[in-house]
Amino acid sequence: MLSSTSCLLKNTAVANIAAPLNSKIAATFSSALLNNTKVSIRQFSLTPLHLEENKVEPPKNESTVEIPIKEAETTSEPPKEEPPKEEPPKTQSCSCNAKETCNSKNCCCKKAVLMLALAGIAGTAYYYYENRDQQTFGDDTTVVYVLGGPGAGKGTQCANLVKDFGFVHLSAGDLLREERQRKGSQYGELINNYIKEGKIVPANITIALLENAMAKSPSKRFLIDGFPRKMDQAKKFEKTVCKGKFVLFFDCPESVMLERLLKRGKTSGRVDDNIESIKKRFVTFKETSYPVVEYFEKQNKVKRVSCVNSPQKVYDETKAIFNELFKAEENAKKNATKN
Ligand SMILES: Nc1ncnc2c1ncn2[C@@H]1O[C@H](COP(=O)(O)OP(=O)(O)O)[C@@H](O)[C@H]1O
Ligand SMILES: O=c1ccn([C@@H]2O[C@H](COP(=O)(O)OP(=O)(O)O)[C@@H](O)[C@H]2O)c(=O)[nH]1
Repeated sequence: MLSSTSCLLKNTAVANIAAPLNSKIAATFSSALLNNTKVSIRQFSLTPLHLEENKVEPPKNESTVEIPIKEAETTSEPPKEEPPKEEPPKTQSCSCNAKETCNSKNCCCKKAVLMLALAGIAGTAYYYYENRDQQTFGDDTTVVYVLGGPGAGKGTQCANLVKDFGFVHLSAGDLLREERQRKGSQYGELINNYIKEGKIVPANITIALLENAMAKSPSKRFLIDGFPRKMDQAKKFEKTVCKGKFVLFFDCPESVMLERLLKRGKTSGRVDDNIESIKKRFVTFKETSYPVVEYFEKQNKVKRVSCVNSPQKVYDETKAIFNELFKAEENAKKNATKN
């Protein structure tokens, strides 16, 4: 049997330890965050191998990194009956103050010191994660952010791009809705409230969902639709997950978006495709999300496409941008291999 000391970390810390390692570890830890599970580290060492070997357990009430203290060897055989040993007198070999209740084998002082050490290690890992400058996905991964107001037509155009350019489409809104529906999700209610109110779900949750989906995908090309919609998301994702290549921004007047959303609302079943939520979403878009577009515009990373025309016309323009960019990329690769 193992007796365990649980080193409780905040949910965010659990996911956050993942990224400096590799995408598989990122998947393990972001799943742990979302599943609210314990990640057991049987032999405590923060190496990818050890982390990978440990299976994620079913949801529990708290997100913990459980660091067991090994007291005896674990075997698959049932414990053998041993003749009862005579306990040494409690006061004989323990140097701590609680001589009446403590013996040397299970000394409360030793346990306290060990717990402190483990908490220190976990805290240090969290600190280094928070302050790291390394992304989980490197230059071989292409991320295109697809932004635009609610109902501008982001999802519609992404579907076309997937067919023609072999991108994997990750809609942040869809991932959040899936997570909201997932049985046992600790974030279901929170996500639902944010979506209904047209507010932006806390960055850690959305980033964990995206990072998890990227890590699980064999693709190296991602259209990230409807994200980042807030500056904290943009900065954190760029710093810790992957740098975006550019932003495809679908420009659409509010009146057109309103008409499209009300029409979509007749069949979408979405809790936010109603006039009250739509008004709130427009405010969030103007005040919170558009500054993200301006931020990337300052870095010359925004490609703007007007979205008022028919879906086909909008796609013609979008396709031309992708053809240009990815043709240039192909040529650059060819030149690099020649030299
Ligand atoms: N160019 C367009 N013209 C008219 N309707 C459109 C156009 N693009 C998308 N739509 C419709 O508008 C609604 C919103 O489009 P969608 O792609 O879901 O937007 P978003 O992903 O930006 O919220 C959908 O019902 C879609 O069919
Ligand atoms: O990074 C994101 C993306 C979406 N959302 C939430 O999901 C809702 C729906 O977003 P989606 O992109 O699916 O739809 P859109 O508003 O673009 O039609 C938003 O209003 C937000 O409440 C969020 O919180 N963070």
